Amino acid sequence: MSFNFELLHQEKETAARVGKITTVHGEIETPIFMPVGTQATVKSMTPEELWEIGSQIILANTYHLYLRPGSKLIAEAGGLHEFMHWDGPILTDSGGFQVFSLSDLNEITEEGVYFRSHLDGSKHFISPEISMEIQRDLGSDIVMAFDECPPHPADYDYLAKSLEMTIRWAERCKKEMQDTEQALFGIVQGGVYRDLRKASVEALLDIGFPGYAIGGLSVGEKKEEMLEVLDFTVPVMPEDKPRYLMGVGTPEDLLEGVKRGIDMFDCVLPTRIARHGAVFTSHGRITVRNAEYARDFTPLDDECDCYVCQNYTRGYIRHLIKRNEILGARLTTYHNLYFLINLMEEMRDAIQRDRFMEFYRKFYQKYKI
Ligand SMILES: CNc1nc2c(CCNC[C@]34C[C@H]5C[C@H](C[C@H](C5)C3)C4)c3nc(N)[nH]c(=O)c3cc2[nH]1
Ligand SMILES: [Zn+2]
Repeated sequence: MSFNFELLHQEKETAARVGKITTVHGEIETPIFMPVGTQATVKSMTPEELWEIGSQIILANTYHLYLRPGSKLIAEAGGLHEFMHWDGPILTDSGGFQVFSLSDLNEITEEGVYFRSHLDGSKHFISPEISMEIQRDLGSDIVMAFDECPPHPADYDYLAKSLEMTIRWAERCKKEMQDTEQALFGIVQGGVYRDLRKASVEALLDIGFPGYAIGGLSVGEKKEEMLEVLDFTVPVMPEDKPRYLMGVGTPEDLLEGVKRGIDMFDCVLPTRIARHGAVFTSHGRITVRNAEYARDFTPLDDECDCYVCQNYTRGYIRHLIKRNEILGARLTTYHNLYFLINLMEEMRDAIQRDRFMEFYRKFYQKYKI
């Protein structure tokens, strides 16, 4: 197995740590934020620009690519790396979350999930085996097990039954991926219940995976609930394997997650809010499309050294966004991704120097959300 995780430094005061993941397509320093590309592209960014801003790994998606253009077509193109001209590591989600969140679901059975395509209403079926076949076609370096991400809120009994099925599905996934170089991550479920989360971790450890994701969060629960689940779930997860918190998050979520020992994050927010003219800055999030920025000829963020902040002003970017100019979304996306990737770099540096809490306090003093 050419996949490896090396724990490089455990921070003294907190659970924050720095590590290195090795994959077939290159190395990843953790903690890491992974830009998201739903349809085989991180919207409006070229791979060269993604490298430029420091992206080390990107996320793609089984559900969307399975529906269009189809994973067999991508396999014919030589896999996702060839198809989208990205030669760094790629992580693909298993499609379960999207089926539950995008399509008007027909039914979940032990075998798998029947659903209607959100594109044209056609009927489909996806199972652990089919999800693994699609992810093998795509050729991603890290593959997520096919799981059920239960709705929030959900009652205890439903969550208990769901996580047991997700464990049986994880075993079926592992069987399918035995003879591949692709690293299969198990996904911890269990809602907001300490005992269910612990049971889920232990059952996944019995099967054995090179990395573990925490699923079932960032689905509408309160922020405090998410953080409490991390407080009691991360400590029962292995130290020597990467921990991936799925679907998270905002700058403040990244700080809270890293502080609790999370290594990997993904979120559509930075690219999605960028297209609507909202950007992250060192002093908090601003909506640059608002009238107040029309005559503001300063950079998006006066503390940011990215290409956009060196060359363009808020007034110009507001104009582009208001006129729905393509360059507008490109510039806000470029900056938002740079902001989060740079934030992770600064956290890695603070962890190495055992100064994470100093960094954490300074960040919150300035970042008025
Ligand atoms: C937002 N909150 C949240 N997300 C979650 C995801 C998807 C992670 N992002 C991958 C994804 C999802 C969409 C949008 C983009 C591209 C592609 C399709 C893959 C990121 C999740 N994925 C799985 N398999 N299981 C979860 O429990 C889960 C929980 C989440 N909670
Ligand atoms: Zn910038």
